[in-house]
Amino acid sequence: MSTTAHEETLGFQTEVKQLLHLMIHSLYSNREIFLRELISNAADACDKLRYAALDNDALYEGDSELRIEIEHDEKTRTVTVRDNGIGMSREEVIKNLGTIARSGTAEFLKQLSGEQQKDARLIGQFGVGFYSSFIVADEVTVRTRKAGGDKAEGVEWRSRGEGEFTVADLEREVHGTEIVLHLKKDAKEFADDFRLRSLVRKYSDHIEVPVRMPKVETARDDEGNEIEGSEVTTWETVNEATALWVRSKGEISDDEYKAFYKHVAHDFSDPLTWSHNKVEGKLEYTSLLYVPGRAPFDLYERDGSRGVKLYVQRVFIMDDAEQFLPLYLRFVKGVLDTRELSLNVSRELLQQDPKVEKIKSALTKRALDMLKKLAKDKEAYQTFWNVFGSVLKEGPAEDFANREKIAALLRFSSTHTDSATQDQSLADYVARMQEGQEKIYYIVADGFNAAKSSPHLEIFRKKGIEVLLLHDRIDEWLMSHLHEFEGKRFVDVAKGELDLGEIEGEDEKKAQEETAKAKEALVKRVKEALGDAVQEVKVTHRLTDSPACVVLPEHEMGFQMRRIMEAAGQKMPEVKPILELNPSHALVERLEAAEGERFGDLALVLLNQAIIAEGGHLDDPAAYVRRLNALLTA
Ligand SMILES: Nc1ncnc2c1ncn2[C@@H]1O[C@H](COP(=O)(O)OP(=O)(O)OP(=O)(O)O)[C@@H](O)[C@H]1O
Repeated sequence: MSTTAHEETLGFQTEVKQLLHLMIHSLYSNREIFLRELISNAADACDKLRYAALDNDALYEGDSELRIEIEHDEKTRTVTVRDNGIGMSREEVIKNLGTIARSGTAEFLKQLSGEQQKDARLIGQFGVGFYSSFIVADEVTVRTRKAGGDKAEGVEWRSRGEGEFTVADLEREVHGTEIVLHLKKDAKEFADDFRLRSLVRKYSDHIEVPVRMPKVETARDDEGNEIEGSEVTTWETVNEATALWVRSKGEISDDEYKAFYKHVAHDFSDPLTWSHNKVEGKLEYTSLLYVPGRAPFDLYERDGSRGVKLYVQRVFIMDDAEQFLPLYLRFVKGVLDTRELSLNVSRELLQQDPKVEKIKSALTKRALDMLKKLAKDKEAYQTFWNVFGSVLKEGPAEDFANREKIAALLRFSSTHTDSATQDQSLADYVARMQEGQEKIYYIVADGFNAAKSSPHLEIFRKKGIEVLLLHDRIDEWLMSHLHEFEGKRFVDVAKGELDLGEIEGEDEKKAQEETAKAKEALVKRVKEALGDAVQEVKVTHRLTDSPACVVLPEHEMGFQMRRIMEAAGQKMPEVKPILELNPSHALVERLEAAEGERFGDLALVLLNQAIIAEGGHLDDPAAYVRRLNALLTA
């Protein structure tokens, strides 16, 4: 008999209310996942008890056979999921089943629109967990008691999922958690033995904890003959109940790998690829790493969850062990099981253990190899790149040792396709390099169009030399850590002297020198007219269609990075551009012919235009407009 007391009714946190509302609508066509979520939680609770009991086996309270039980009753339309795992205290129940503790939740929920399909996708990214019970149930009762506690410390939680829940004290003999779902009328299909069994197999074959369901049979006498009209109930294990990563690769099907991914990653959709490795010898570990097909909602959150599920000799130790993968691979999900660490390892101890560093570099290599393999499938890799490319771009700065490997995995937009899709590899670029071309050229701009139409590209287009068009916020940062690829140096076409090396013939170079000489007087006049606004004025052969462009010295921080730093509140030392003039442009010829104030205005207009074309902001835009209008109406 159980008695309840100390009953209180509390409101769900606003975010939970929003989630419940949206989830019930958007996941209607995917209702069966509630069972996966509940089994997943129950298995985690068993894992946690096994871990806690390593130090104190009294926590088992004499029942160390961890298990999950699922029962149903068609008449009362209920499904019960029960575990003898760690259980929860009253405070834990209120926190875990009344709030969402993950940071970024409020912002995430704002993105939901009420549009069923879109929301279903987004919610899948978020992971709905326990709350998914309300997709199929109109009332949920949770009875739980923390392992090792007193039987008087049990708790009963009840809710109809409509904004509030009730918690009460409960006398509970056994530890662990029991969740009773009172199914909605239209979800009665889930109170069916056959349906439940097939769902259990689908979702939990790979979970090590046995999932049992009652089997009712006619009783037999001592000789094995059926006794008519009598029934016995036995518990039958329905899932395979072996940890997936322990099994050998050859006997695991793709579907099993995919199902396991959904359990570890709390994701609804299939992974793009995975890599399962058992390593013996000096460093012993088994790893099963996955690349998700879409980004989790907290990919860019500082404290977003990342890392692998850590097991030591099959005993679960912790979720999100982030010490085993670098930050730029934070999208990789999976499991690491190793004998190299002790069972009582903690997050703090992990930071000091030199073996952790070794495993981290081995897993990093595995993850990069997995991506290299994935890259063979262009379409799948593009999906990966579109979602995680900008995270991988953090790699060269973070992981010096693997720079070349990461560089080979990068994809860019380029003048070869002139499309914003980043789908060109550096190897592709190198293969297309012209005879005599020694460098890999790129341009960085705030957006794809600004990069594509930059005046700096004119000479490259004319000569048919490919230029990478970089337009992600992180790109200049990336390029400041990438110096060469396959021995070819990277060159920013908007910085320093333009040197096309062997691509330019001797005649061309000679002609350029002659022009420069012929325009010396013009250059001097322009520099005098512009004064401190520029550090230098030159004639250029970069341009074919534009009259002028601005360039920075080779080792100066680029304009894009400066703007990002300034936007982040960093004060940047002022840098004056170099103005380069196209000697064969009509406007420059007109400039040459101008005198006095008109000359000064025209020179300033050319400088201002060059700054605008490069994506920069003018100090005094109104003055520019006035000056331009005066020239247009003169
Ligand atoms: N059967 C259970 N036994 C013990 N604790 C549980 C159980 N089910 C849920 N919990 C607790 O409630 C918390 C919230 O569960 P919920 O399923 O909502 O989220 P989650 O499992 O943390 O993450 P996700 O939403 O990604 O599944 C869990 O982290 C766990 O602490």
